[in-house]
Amino acid sequence: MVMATDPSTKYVPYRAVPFPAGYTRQWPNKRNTSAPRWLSTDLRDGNQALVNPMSNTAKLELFKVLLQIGFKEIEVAYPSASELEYQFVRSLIENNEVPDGVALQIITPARPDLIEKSIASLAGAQHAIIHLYNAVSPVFREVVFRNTKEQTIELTLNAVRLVKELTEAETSRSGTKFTLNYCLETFSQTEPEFAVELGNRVLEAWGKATPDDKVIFNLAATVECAPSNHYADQASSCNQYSVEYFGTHINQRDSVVLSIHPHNDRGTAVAATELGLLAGGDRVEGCLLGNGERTGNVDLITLALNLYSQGVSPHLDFSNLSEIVALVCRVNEMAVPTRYPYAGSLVFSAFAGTHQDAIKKGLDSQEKRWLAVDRSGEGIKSWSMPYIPIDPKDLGYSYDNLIRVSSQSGKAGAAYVIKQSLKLELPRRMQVSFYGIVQTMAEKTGNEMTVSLIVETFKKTYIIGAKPLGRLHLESYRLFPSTPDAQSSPMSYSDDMLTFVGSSNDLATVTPLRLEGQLSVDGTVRLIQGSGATPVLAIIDALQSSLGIQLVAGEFAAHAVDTKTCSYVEMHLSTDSPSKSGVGSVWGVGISSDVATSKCRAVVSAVNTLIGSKELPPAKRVYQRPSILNRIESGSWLGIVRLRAGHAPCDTQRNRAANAGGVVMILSWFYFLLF
Ligand SMILES: CC(=O)SCCNC(=O)CCNC(=O)[C@H](O)C(C)(C)COP(=O)(O)OP(=O)(O)OC[C@H]1O[C@@H](n2cnc3c(N)ncnc32)[C@H](O)[C@@H]1OP(=O)(O)O
Ligand SMILES: CC(C)C(=O)C(=O)O
Repeated sequence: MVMATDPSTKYVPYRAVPFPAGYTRQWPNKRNTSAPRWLSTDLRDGNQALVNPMSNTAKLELFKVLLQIGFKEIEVAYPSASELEYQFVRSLIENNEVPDGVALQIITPARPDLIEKSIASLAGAQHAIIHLYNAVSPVFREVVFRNTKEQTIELTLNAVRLVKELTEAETSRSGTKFTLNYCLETFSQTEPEFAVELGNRVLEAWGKATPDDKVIFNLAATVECAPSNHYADQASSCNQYSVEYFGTHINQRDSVVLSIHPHNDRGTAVAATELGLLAGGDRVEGCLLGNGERTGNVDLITLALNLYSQGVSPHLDFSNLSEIVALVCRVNEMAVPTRYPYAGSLVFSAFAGTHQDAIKKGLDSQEKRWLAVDRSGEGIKSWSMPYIPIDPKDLGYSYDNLIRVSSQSGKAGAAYVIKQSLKLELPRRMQVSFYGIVQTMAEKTGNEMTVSLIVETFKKTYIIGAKPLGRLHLESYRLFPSTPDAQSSPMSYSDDMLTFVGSSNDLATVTPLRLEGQLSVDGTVRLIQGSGATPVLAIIDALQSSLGIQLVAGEFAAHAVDTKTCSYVEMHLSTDSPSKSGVGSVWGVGISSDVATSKCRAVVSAVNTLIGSKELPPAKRVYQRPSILNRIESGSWLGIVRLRAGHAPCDTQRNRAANAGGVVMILSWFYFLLF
């Protein structure tokens, strides 16, 4: 047994903040309604924790990105740590890398030799923040420094006095403005009264804090060792033991900035910071993606975007989050977990069926809502999306990854992918049918069904594409009115009329139609013929008699796709009676710029699936591809002859092209004979 059976024999729990009797906590009723002051310590706390600390070139690259994001306070180095660190600060100043309004922060321990070197590094800076630190909790006082409380105060004040002296000298030399940031390292484990006493003595020693030139007190949760509600209690407005105790007891509160520096040992740094801010924190120190010692500093991206998702501007710009993430990962030689808030590659992806269904519905309804706002000019385009707390587009992501399909997915997932990729809005029952196909594949492979795999499966299943994939292919067809008196007048269909013909279940009756066509069956082209009240019924009739099967049409739907129409038809063999949910029926899809053709193609697409590998009766009439002379005689190339004969049919595009070709050819011959 390695873990203790009774860990209480080894670990001492945190001590609750002893609120006075009858005290009501203030922080639970507060909200964060504005952004705090941010300090990025990526180049210091982040850097000191790396396996391979950044080169100065990498640090400069990251520094520039921090500026782009909008940080106004950046801790750039621990100048006394090495010549490299020192030189980094110098190069920023000497190469004018620091824009106006941006303060450089450097850190120094409370050791005179190191303070001197640190302040020297800042000569000539416009505005510098000296981050002076020493650990003040009992265990550090006793074990690390072997100091009493008084000695700890003395060590601190000596350091503050030295910082004051050296910075004042530098200000008179170069005009640099200095701010003191005194960090009570291990504050969260320190007796609150002692922390306040120390803070007040620092203020006294500094002696010049004003509301316009405040002293920062950095209250570090150097090690996170209690839950975030405890941190909030520490930070609450209790008059006894708290950060705000610090805030309410420290002298000159209006001349003090309370800064929070939480680490993430318990994985709750973000929560602790948010509660710490509720409880009076003004400023936050942290790193991008939570880099930093051990489990890291608090993640500034998560904090900022949490605020953003509440409608509060963080004043930090993460519009190109994936680029920022890539850069941080590169310079820090680290990876971001796929589930990491906002930045992980899967955080805006839903694999689970019910999530996908909700997101798809959410997107559809939001599109309509936003369109209404655009049209009326009233209301706001508010984000209200199941499962997705903020608009991925705000962070520079597309919606492509929103829905990812696996065996855990439902019908909406595959339907969403088809809509995004092919602009096809599958009818609900067809979604169920296609989902079954996709799920079987996903289960078989055990892998994700990628967008390209789903699209390929869709095209294969419904025989869509330039190259005929199935056993059946409708080469061409013509429709004629089949009533005796309408015989001589050509039946030409406008889209409107065909929409009427094909409406709902496509069974509305108009003038009966006769269909003649050429159907390729397993590579042999046969002539087909059928009649019916609508193009769909006519082609069904033709297929039935040619293929020797009895077909029943079910649901039908169609919609426009750019300049084309996409038709969907559900069919089954009369011998199979499908269940209510559609099991037993198949769907077909047809796309064409001609509405009737899209319907006929949809029927052929469905029948392709229905026949499977079934043996088919031989062709009654095989189509003989005519020789050139036959073609001339039959008028196939002389489409003009057919036109004159009054047989102008509703034809496939290919036949129209042949007719046009015929006309051009005849005109060419005339030209050739005359000249
Ligand atoms: C919580 C934080 O993240 S604070 C930042 C920590 N970051 C770093 O330490 C990175 C850079 N550090 C360094 O390069 C080195 O530690 C240096 C240059 C600062 C000092 O190096 P060294 O002189 O070799 O000392 P070392 O690293 O062993 O530090 C320990 C000594 O400093 C003292 N010390 C540690 N922190 C402080 C402090 N904040 N103020 C005053 N003294 C301190 C210790 O008591 C110890 O003193 P002792 O040797 O008399 O017992
Ligand atoms: C020195 C302080 C700010 C620190 O890094 C910490 O306590 O974690």
